[in-house]
Amino acid sequence: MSFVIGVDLGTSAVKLLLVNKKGEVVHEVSREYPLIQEKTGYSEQNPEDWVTQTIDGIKELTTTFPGDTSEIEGLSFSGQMHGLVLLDDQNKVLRNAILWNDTRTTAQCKEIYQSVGKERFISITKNLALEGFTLPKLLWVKEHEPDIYAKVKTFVLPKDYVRYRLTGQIHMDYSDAAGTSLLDVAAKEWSKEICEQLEISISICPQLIESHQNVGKISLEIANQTGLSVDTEVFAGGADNACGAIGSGILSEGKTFASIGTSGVVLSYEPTGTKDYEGKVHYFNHGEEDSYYAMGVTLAAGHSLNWFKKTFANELSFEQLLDGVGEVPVGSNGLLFTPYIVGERTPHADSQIRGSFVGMDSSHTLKEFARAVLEGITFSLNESIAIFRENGKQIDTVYSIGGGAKNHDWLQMQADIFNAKIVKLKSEQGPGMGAAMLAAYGSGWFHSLKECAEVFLEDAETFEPIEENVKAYEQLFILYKKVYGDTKALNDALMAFRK
Ligand SMILES: Nc1ncnc2c1ncn2[C@@H]1O[C@H](COP(=O)(O)OP(=O)(O)O)[C@@H](O)[C@H]1O
Ligand SMILES: O=C(CO)[C@@H](O)[C@H](O)COP(=O)(O)O
Repeated sequence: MSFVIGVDLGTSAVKLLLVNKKGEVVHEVSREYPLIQEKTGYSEQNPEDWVTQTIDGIKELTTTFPGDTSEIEGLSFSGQMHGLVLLDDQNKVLRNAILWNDTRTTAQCKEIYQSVGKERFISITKNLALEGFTLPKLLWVKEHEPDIYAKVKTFVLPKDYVRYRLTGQIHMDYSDAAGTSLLDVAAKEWSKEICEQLEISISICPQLIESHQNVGKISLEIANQTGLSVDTEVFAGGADNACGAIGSGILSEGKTFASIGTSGVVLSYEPTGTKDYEGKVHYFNHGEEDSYYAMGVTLAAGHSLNWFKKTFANELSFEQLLDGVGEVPVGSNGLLFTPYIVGERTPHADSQIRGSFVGMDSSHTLKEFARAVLEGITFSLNESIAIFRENGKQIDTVYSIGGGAKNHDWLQMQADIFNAKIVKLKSEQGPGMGAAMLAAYGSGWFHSLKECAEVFLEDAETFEPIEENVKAYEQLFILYKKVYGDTKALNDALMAFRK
């Protein structure tokens, strides 16, 4: 039997899936690493932690593997997007990586619009200049840490760095490059114009490749450390959302997923790079060659639920906390939550807005609050679905992935709020499965990713919208959307009191 490994380099942990030729996950391991948050709005990680934990995870996979490890033919990656990793001329890391959820770069986003022009910038990158993206982080280092910036030879993204350490080769795939704000997304090349306007040397941008492309074999040193065969082939991999799309079969027009991980994403396939959403949603290169996807992002989806649990019910498991939320009526007995606890992206690109509970009543218990949190996160995702529908997309089925897909009441809520059929796949590990599929396709097991999806992916359960709930949620969604505007000025004034 042949196997591949999908490495999903997430924000809180690296998850590794060992997958056989039938698409069955035969072993799964996870290794955590910390976030470094020195100030409000800062979010960094030490790239060495990613490498150590990935190697350790692979070691566990090979140690428990019953066959000959030469049967593990290849591996590929899914990576948290946008994180800036700076390398010197010896390919040594120059500082901690600045992550996607770091929001220190509001001034740099303004500088980008001033230098390039907002419309021109959107027409090249197909996206807004957002604090989370890579280019503003690069400009921040240039301005605040000029000594470090002077030593930069190359910049890469998180999974590119781990791939480099496994193979000695430096590359970046199009799907992840799209999230840097330096790629001409439709032309699939680094933008000379943006580099010139912002005085960034284009030479620091790495060589671009396709996600399924073979970059070579693992090094002898890594083979010795991990127990993998020296013949293990490595394939480039993609951005976590592109891999999530592959791993949930979003490979043709009309297919859409909703992912509830730390962040929340609604993503829909785009066959071309030419549709114009005017920057209202992100528009990136897919991990499938020459295709694209559009997506809206809720910055704190699972993160809101984590925060709520940790702060108010730390002793409970997720299952205990959510047990019984299905019995609380739609609308949580008049309690509304907005999940803006670290700012928001879609539809409000606003790093300063913060969350609210509206309508708190002395009768409300932990269950009403828990349901309100789930509903608020889902309303936020529904704002992205509404943008897609306004732009002519037909969304009647949504594939639900990520940790949030573990809870049945939440899946029913998604069906009722999105007014669409929700499909839960057998594996909710979308990005890790997508990475494994890139390795399987790259290894020549299939003629296309679509063919691979037909073999690897299987629907497990479906949830149909309940008409009565759909109607109630339509009313509640109108109220939810008002909260942003009604609390914006209050939140701006409260900024002065944040540490
Ligand atoms: N049993 C559960 N029911 C509902 N949500 C859950 C459950 N377990 C975890 N979650 C949510 O899923 C999120 C983790 O999802 P995951 O896809 O693993 O995220 P990431 O890849 O960003 O770490 C957590 O933030 C948590 O809020
Ligand atoms: O910033 C984005 C997408 O633009 C995030 O999706 C990150 O790529 C990581 O998210 P998690 O998978 O850790 O939630």
